[in-house]
Amino acid sequence: MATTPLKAPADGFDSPFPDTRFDALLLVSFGGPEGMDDVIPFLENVARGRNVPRERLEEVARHYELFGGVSPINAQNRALIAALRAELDAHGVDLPIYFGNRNWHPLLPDALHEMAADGVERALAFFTSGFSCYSGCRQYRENLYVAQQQVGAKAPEVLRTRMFFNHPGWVEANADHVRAALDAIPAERRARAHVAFTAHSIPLAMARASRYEDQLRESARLVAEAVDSADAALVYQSRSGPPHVPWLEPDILDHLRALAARGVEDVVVSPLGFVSDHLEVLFDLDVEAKKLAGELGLNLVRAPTASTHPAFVAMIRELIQERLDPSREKRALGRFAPAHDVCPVDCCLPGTGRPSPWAQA
Ligand SMILES: CC1=C(CCC(=O)O)c2cc3nc(cc4[nH]c(cc5[nH]c(cc1n2)c(C)c5CCC(=O)O)c(CCC(=O)O)c4C)C(CCC(=O)O)=C3C
Ligand SMILES: [Fe+2]
Repeated sequence: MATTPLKAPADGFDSPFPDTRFDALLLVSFGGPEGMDDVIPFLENVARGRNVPRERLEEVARHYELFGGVSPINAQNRALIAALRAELDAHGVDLPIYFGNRNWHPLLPDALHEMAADGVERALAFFTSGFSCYSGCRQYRENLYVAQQQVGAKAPEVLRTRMFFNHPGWVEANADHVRAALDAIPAERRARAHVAFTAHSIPLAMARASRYEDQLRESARLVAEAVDSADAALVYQSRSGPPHVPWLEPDILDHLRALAARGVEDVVVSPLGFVSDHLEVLFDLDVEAKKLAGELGLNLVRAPTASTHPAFVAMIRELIQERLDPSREKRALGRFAPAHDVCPVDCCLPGTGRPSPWAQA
């Protein structure tokens, strides 16, 4: 039996509403545990239906346990929502903001229930992910669709804001943070410092089904240009999955070894593929990469993510305003146009041939 969408999924076809009608904003994120007891159930949610070996999950559980089982991601998203509330109020955008995650409370079905109870019929979603790939785009749209099905006929329709990798506000926020990190390097060595931008590695098959690498490279190029860096690279972190499956490379740790081998003394690491300094940033960069850098005699300065930088918060407000008023300019820097508002049907497929839950019989 084919399942019929109760409401248009996050690609907005067949909507009964005018394009510019939105009753609410929904911040959609990954979610993270908020105590020791949450860690394993959270990781089981992350790994459900995905190709993550049990040993990898147990290893990652230990990373969370190092931080008392608390990922900072939920608190960071709440801080972003507070900053965005003030930004929207200051610009007369009176949409209420809701919050829902893929993997941990508050979960998307609960957020959609609450929205339905409040009479929200159509919402605009901001994903805490600026780059297109299955994990950062389509999987969130699938999560929304499944949540809509759980809520039933009163579930709001949800559309999404565009990917923001080339938005000037994103570039400015990250460039500011990289510049401050460069300033922490002794002046006589600063011009020779290397800037390494990191993003979450994904399986090559997933990467090939999206613009992930193109967008990351362009974003990194724009930030490097903004800070006048003569020596920058895009590398990856947080690889998982079985060893025989190819993922995007090089890994940050191998990259640090190569930098040390060619005599680099100072490296700024900017986790450009992420929006906040969540646990994968804290563990993979501040614990693991810092430790290796120490062993290699490299001075590593980690730049913060965009987080609640005013230019980033203003960017989110602009992404909302451009949908409320299509006559507004859609700002974008560099060689790519602003990304699409409505994902094409084949956007960000998982790359595994695995059927989407939308298509399940
Ligand atoms: C592209 C991408 C982003 C950026 C875009 C976005 O934000 O969506 C991202 C973000 C995040 N990833 C996170 C955590 C984890 N990711 C995992 C696993 C995976 N991530 C993947 C990709 C991505 N992940 C992939 C292809 C896998 C393999 C399994 C699968 O195919 O799905 C696992 C399982 C264990 C492991 O394999 O490491 C964990 C625990 C956290 C939360 C951190 C916190 O708690 O503070 C965040 C923000
Ligand atoms: Fe997409």
